[in-house]
Parts: sequence; C-alpha cells; structure tokens
Amino acid sequence: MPYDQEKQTAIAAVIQAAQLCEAVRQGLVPAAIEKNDKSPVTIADYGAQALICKALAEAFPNDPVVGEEDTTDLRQPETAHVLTAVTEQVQQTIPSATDSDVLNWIDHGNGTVASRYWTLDPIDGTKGFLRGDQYAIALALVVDGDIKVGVLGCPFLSFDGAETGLLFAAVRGEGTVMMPIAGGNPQRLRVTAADDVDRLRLVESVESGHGDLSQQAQVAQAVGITAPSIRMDSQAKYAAVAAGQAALYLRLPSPKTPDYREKIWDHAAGVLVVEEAGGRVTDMHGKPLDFASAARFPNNPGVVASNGAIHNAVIQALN
Ligand SMILES: Nc1ncnc2c1ncn2[C@@H]1O[C@H](COP(=O)(O)O)[C@@H](OP(=O)(O)O)[C@H]1O
Ligand SMILES: [Mg+2]
Ligand SMILES: [Mg+2]
Ligand SMILES: [Mg+2]
Repeated sequence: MPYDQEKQTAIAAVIQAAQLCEAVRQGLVPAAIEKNDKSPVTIADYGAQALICKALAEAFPNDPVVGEEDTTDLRQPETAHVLTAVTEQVQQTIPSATDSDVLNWIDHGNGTVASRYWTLDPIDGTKGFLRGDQYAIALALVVDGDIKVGVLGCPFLSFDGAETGLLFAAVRGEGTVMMPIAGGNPQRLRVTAADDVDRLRLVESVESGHGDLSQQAQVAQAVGITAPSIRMDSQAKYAAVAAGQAALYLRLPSPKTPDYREKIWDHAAGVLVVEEAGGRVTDMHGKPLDFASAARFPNNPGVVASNGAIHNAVIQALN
C-alpha cells in the first residue's frame, strides 16, 4: 500500500501525543503562556510537537516538518520552569529525554514547505483544550502540493454516545478510517448522503473571531440547512463532516480580521480526512487550497468543507 510506513508512523506518533495531551488536561488546569500574536500555547502543545517531531526525524530524516510551535519563548530564562514541565511530560514516553533533546525536537518542526514535507499542529484548538472542549492533534504529509497522508487525533471527541477519543486516518486514494485512540478496529467513513435531512447540519468554530457567524448562517440557510449549527473547536469539525455528523463546515474570514490568511497545519490533515470520505474542500470561491507554497495560504480566503453533494450550491450562495 502506498505511504503505509508514513501512515503507521504518523498514527503511532499522534497517539503518543494524544496521551501526553490528555495527561496534561487531566492534571492540574493547564497553564497557558501568551505568544507574540496573543494566542495561547501550553506545555501540552510543546510536548506533543516534541514527541511527533522526534518520531518523524527518526523515521524520515530527510523530510522537513512545518509545525506551529517554536522554542523562542521556551529558551527564555524566565520560562525555565515551563521547559522543565514540558520535559517531564515527554519523559513519560521517552524516559531519557533531556531539556536539550526536547528543544531540538520542537525545533525540528520549523522546516519550510518543500516538494515533500509534513505539516503539524500539535494541538489545534488550544483555546478549546484550555476550556475543556474539543481539540485535535493534526499531522499530514504533502508531496508536490498534494496531501497524501492525514491523521487527526481527537482525544475528547465521541459520536452518538460511543467511546471518547477518536483517531481519523486517510491516505490519498485509500479512503478514511476512524478508530478509538485506546485501540480497536478501524471503521471506514463516508460523508452524509445528499438526501439525509437529519444530518444536514452546519459545523463551525466556537470562537466567533475565527469566522463570520452571520455570513455562515446566511449561507447555511441558502442551501437548506435549518437546524442550529454545531459549534466545535479544532479540526474535529472536519472529522464531523467525514463521519457524516454534519454536511458542511464553514470558516469564512472574520470581519474583525479580514486579511487573516489560514495556516496549512490548521487544515491539511482535516482536508484529506474529508476528501477521502467522499467530501469536498475548497476556499470560499471554490478554488483548491494551496499546500504547495507557504505556511499560510497565499491566496485562499475562507474554507468550505462539505459532503460534496451541496458544495456547488454553497459556493454559488457565497458568490
Ligand atoms: N482570525 C482568525 N481567523 C481564523 N482562524 C484563526 C484566527 N486566529 C487564529 N486562528 C486559528 O484558529 C485555530 C483554531 O481553530 P478553531 O477556531 O476552529 O478551533 C487556531 O489554531 P491553534 O489553536 O492551533 O492555535 C489558529 O491557528
Ligand atoms: Mg496556536
Ligand atoms: Mg491550529
Ligand atoms: Mg495549535
């Protein structure tokens, strides 16, 4: 099977990171540090990036990793206690890890977009993680601008009252599967059918500043969605579309940040998980998302992920 080693490595690394994140979340209330852009980061974000980058560096030493976090803040003398806490978490998985190993592994995630690269969001939805809501560990392999492998770990997600903690994995051309993070059989996923009115639902961010709630409501209405939207943090939204829990995920540019450019690690894994479950993902004008250029899409405003059947109607309503 193509990309089997990549898929297995990514799944194993995401499960390790998910266990670290849950250990942090179930401990004391995780402290957040404020980054330069005022967004939060926690010891779990750093620890998850360290574990996944270590696994990728060992298995695929030549592949750059374009990850969200870096070590600038962690290397400041005032935050020495934070680094100590990150290393302690990483040692639960790798007992020999030192502070210096941890810094080097995190920095391995500061690669740039190349003909073949990985992109990593160690915790997507850090605000959700801090609130005790949804978050995701998102890892994808991109080759010549095409996403080949996408793995989403959603440690706090469950559907229809089944087990909590789900992992989603997709390989281009091979479909998407869902499995419990705790172990169990993979199950093939399929987006919701065009005529499944009960599942004709919109999923959107909890954070009102990460989208345009009023335009999203108008578009949903225009394509016949009448149920109230499901609000969810992180790329768990893509998982909801892939699993047929929702028919549409809208992320339109917030009027407060009209020039915001979406980051590749906020989407790559989720996009493949939806596409391989039979859905479609484009920007708000119906153009494919550009994973070949840079860490942020240079020219893709807004994101629309759907079951495919309603996609053209959504793009028409937008334009
Ligand atoms: N103005 C903005 N518009 C859209 N997305 C934004 C944004 N500011 C931050 N984000 C991104 O929104 C992500 C969370 O998405 P969601 O709202 O769907 O949970 C954040 O990822 P991190 O939590 O990994 O930093 C961050 O990259
Ligand atoms: Mg962040
Ligand atoms: Mg993110
Ligand atoms: Mg993140």
